[in-house]
Amino acid sequence: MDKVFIEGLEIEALIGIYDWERRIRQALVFDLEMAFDNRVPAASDDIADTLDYKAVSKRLIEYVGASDFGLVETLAERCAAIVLDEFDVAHVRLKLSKPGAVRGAKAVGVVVERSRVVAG
Ligand SMILES: Nc1nc2c(c(=O)[nH]1)N=C([C@H](O)[C@@H](O)CO)CN2
Repeated sequence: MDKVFIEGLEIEALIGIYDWERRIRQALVFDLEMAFDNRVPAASDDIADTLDYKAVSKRLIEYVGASDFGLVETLAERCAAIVLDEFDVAHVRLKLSKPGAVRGAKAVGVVVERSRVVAG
């Protein structure tokens, strides 16, 4: 299956389980791979036929910027659900990195892979 991807999308959010983390905003980095048949927009050359990575990015910027969770797991799950529920995406792989959260590590975080539940 083809993919549309977003790499290194940096968004500041209120996130973390420690007291000091409740008082600041921290930079998070999102990498997404979204299953999409790119043959259709390739044939039409029409943005309306694409999975518009700018539209997905804007939605995540809006959501994450206003979010307030303790765990990166919770935020990653909600973001994956937004992609599946609001865009024409059947499968998403989402990596959420929290740079600088652990001394000595470039980044820590989670990777989730979720598919849209098919009714019936
Ligand atoms: N699996 C997780 N481990 C940890 C998380 C998390 O969200 N998921 N969060 C923290 C703290 O908030 C940390 O980021 C502060 O440095 C610790 N472990």
